[in-house]
Amino acid sequence: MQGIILKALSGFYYVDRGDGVPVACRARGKFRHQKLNPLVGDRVDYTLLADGAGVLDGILPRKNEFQRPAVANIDQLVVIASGAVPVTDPFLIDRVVSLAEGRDCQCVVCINKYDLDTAQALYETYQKAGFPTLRVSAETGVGIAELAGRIAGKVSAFTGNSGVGKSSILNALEPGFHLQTGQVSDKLGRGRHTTRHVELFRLKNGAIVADTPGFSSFDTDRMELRRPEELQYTFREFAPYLNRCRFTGCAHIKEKGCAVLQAVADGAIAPSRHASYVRLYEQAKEVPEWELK
Ligand SMILES: Nc1nc2c(ncn2[C@@H]2O[C@H](COP(=O)(O)OP(=O)(O)OP(=O)(O)O)[C@@H](O)[C@H]2O)c(=O)[nH]1
Ligand SMILES: [Zn+2]
Repeated sequence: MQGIILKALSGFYYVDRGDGVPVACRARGKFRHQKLNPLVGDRVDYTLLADGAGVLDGILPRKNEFQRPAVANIDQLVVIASGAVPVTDPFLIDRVVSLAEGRDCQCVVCINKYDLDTAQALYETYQKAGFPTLRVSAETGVGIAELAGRIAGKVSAFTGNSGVGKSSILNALEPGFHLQTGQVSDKLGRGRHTTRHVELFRLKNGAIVADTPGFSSFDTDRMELRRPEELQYTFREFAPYLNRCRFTGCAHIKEKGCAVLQAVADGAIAPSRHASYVRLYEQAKEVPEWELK
């Protein structure tokens, strides 16, 4: 039989059968021997035993996989951001979006807490860069129907810095969902880490969504990095300029005659997006070749 792993916890994999009652499966020994690590989102073959327990037999080929959050086969990454406390650093958005680009995974930028702050600058940056960009409020319900339309029939992972309202949005999408949410704690404006593991949920409109633990800049520092020379292709709005630089192999950092830098000067590329590119480039340069994806 086949199903999707919804949750992995304490050595059990909870496999969805489409009926709302997941089967708790253990992995066969060969998984350990072959160093196969089943991920939430994996499509798996499993056998149902007489006592109702299940055993994972194999993992079907993955369309994509991510380390943080640890999920596979994601159609869409929904990056939740906020212009209100805790305010999202655009670098965090660019960091996860850059990982997803070119991996058969759409990115949607969803700015929450619209009731508190319209986040106009953030909205324009991602709109202009070419991402589907939404503004919502889990509190008032504004924009939630539009988001529901965006995720219908797809597997989406909700990600974003801690306290932006990922769990609140899921609760707003599906009243009665009752995911635990946390008060944004202390003056630092960090959210409390209420979501501790990755789990996929099947919503009534057929959407499958993953709530994932909120991350901090500490976590993003430990995320995988793309190769420096590949990074330019993971910033989608750079594309029209990449072949127009004076020098072949231009890194678009501070080279003379760089078409990307010219586009930043002309206002066609947002300075914050280019700054994120430079920061990632410098980071990737520091990492040994074998650690890069
Ligand atoms: N005013 C307002 N408050 C919101 C909104 N969305 C969430 N909040 C509040 O923000 C706080 C954090 O919300 P959560 O849903 O727990 O945030 P999270 O992103 O899931 O947090 P982690 O699990 O730590 O990653 C809670 O106090 C929510 O009530 C919103 O649209 N407007
Ligand atoms: Zn250049």
